[in-house]
Amino acid sequence: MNAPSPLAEPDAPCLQLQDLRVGFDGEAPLLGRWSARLGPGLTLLAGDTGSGKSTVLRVLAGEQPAAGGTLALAGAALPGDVNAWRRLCFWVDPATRAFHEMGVRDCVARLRADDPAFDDAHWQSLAEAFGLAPHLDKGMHMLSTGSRRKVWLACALASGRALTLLDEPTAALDAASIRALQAALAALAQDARRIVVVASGEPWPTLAWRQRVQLPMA
Ligand SMILES: Nc1ncnc2c1ncn2[C@@H]1O[C@H](COP(=O)(O)OP(=O)(O)OP(=O)(O)O)[C@@H](O)[C@H]1O
Repeated sequence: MNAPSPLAEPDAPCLQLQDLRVGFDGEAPLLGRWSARLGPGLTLLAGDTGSGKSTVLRVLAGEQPAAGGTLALAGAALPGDVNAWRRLCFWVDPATRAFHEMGVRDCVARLRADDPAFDDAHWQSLAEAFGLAPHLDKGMHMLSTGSRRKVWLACALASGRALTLLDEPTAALDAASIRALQAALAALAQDARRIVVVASGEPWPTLAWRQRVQLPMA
């Protein structure tokens, strides 16, 4: 299924990748010389386990330097001011323990800080759909892995940042939450203000992907 191009909007963001290379020293490249313009809507980063999806997301998030090439988005660039770049991105490493010592509400406040277009009402409805209501006054360390992931997933979906990066978003989610996630992603596919890159080993056949990128891409 193909969505109409939200790139036609005058202020639509565009992530420009020029000869992007991703990999680790002494190992075969995971991504060799990728040049692309990613516009608003959904991009699927597909590939088997170990193909490099998480590593590419970390590079797009400005959390890991590329092995070569450049990235540009909304006046920011990499290599360049990495803090300016990160302000444009919503990214949470699924393996992070950074929020364990916080309460759920403090975690949400942290994730939505410096995000003026964050949609509070959307976050509330996602938190409801994800079954988070009974957990909002708990500490993050008290939540199951799936519930912890739902907290930042709801923040990611409600974010107003130009670039949202989701790593295996269905991992550890129950069936009802996966349905809510799919509905939220279907809405984002039509959002002209946001570029959403999803790394996943699943095909997601019902969503309107604007672009599918298969890894490894040498
Ligand atoms: N710090 C590192 N140093 C060297 N190699 C690494 C490092 N981190 C990851 N790798 C290797 O890079 C490759 C890609 O890993 P990555 O986690 O990006 O894959 P993935 O597609 O996200 O896998 P999965 O679907 O299992 O999460 C793997 O072979 C992994 O062992």
